[in-house]
Amino acid sequence: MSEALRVALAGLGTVGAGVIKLLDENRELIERRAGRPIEITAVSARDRSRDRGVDLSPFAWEDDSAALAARADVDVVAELIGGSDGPALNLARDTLKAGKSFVTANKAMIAHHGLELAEMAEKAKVALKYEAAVAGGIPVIKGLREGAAANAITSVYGILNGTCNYILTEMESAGGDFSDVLAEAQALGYAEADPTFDIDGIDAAHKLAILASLSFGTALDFDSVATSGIRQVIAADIAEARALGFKVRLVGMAEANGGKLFQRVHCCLVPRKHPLAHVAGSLNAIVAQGNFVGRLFFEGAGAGEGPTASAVVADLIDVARGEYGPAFAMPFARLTTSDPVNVGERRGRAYLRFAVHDRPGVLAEITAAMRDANVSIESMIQRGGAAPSEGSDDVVHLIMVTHEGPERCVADALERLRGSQSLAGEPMLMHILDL
Ligand SMILES: NC(=O)C1=CN([C@@H]2O[C@H](COP(=O)(O)OP(=O)(O)OC[C@H]3O[C@@H](n4cnc5c(N)ncnc54)[C@H](O)[C@@H]3O)[C@@H](O)[C@H]2O)C=CC1
Ligand SMILES: N[C@@H](CC=O)C(=O)O
Ligand code: NA
Repeated sequence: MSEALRVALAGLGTVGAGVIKLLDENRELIERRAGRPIEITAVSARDRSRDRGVDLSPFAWEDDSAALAARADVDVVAELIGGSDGPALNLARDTLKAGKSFVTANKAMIAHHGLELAEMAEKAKVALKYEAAVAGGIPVIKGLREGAAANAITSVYGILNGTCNYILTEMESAGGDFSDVLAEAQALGYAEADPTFDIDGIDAAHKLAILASLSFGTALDFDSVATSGIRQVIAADIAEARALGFKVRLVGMAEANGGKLFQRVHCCLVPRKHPLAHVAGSLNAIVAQGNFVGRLFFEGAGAGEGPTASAVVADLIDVARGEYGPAFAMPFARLTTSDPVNVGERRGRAYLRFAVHDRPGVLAEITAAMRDANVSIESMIQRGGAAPSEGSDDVVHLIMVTHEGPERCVADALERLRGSQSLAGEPMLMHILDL
């Protein structure tokens, strides 16, 4: 029998415990597929005594995860701690410096430090793998880096955060309260240690920056992702979207055009017939447009113990087979840089919700701002009885859908209304997905 691939696991939470269970349950199958056994030899986590539903007794224990990289009985480290810096990053650097392969589920770290780590891995001729970091169990990293490698990819977009999608679809179907549904997503193991990363769109932005780099062969550029989340979505938006023939989804979208890069994570209205509208619960889905293959659609579980462990172990199987290709779309030195696109010139339709005081002249003021900013309104509805949180009981909602036009015009209209006494709250803007 060939020698086993000896794995150290750093982090034994949702994902780490899942990896132990999967390697145990599918042991024989994995050995046949990898061509040799994959064995965990050492583990590290914050609390040794916690019951995780797995037996840790066969493994050496390290209180300090930093010790894993140097162990003689470790060939590859799987980092399942999380956090863009700190112990996870130190462990990545130490592992690659030690000439060992590194597998991670950590999108925050890859989005911020992926290039440095990819260069280190290339120099050391070892693997840097992160399939679990984007869209959990969906093999989208492999799909884009390998399966679609022959194509020029012009756009990549999708639902990249399971927690947000779970919250939005629960609000849609059961009408649950935001914080209760978030607590459910946390209990199911979907949310990040700090769930603001999920609900403010940052986690999706980490994943989008990685997908954009892989798709376009550009250097990672997390800082230029325009990011917002789902905090401002209220039940009324979901109901209005439904009435208009849409679903509300948090969509990450990247496009490359003429050396310019567009990256945005934003709540969108997705037409009911679009495949993304049917992606429910913690599922994720990614659409990529290639110049020869056409439209690719990847869908599956984006979060949770089993699906994420599936992706981590797939990476370990690759390492066991000696598949050490470049971490991104191409060797590190070949990645290009590109400037962010001028978003204002993008064209599209928008959904706007204004909470306004139901008084004479209010409608005129809002439509005048639209006119002055050159925004053409396709449809408009006034609904009484806005949420009590929006102030006095004279507050109503004005819902508008604009005709297609440059995004800068809608931004200009909202700027003109900033501070208006007619408004009872911040306006809500969602772009309408037209891809
Ligand atoms: N939960 C999910 O559905 C998914 C998680 N991920 C990523 O996987 C990683 C792990 O996520 P979860 O398992 O959900 O987190 P978790 O919070 O359940 O587990 C984190 C583990 O790391 C350990 N840890 C913390 N600091 C440590 C240190 N200094 N040294 C050693 N261990 C330490 C904790 O004790 C815990 O066992 C994160 O990067 C996350 O973004 C990726 C895809 C899906
Ligand atoms: N918190 C993330 C976990 C997977 O990446 C999510 O909700 O998608
Ligand atoms: Na994945």
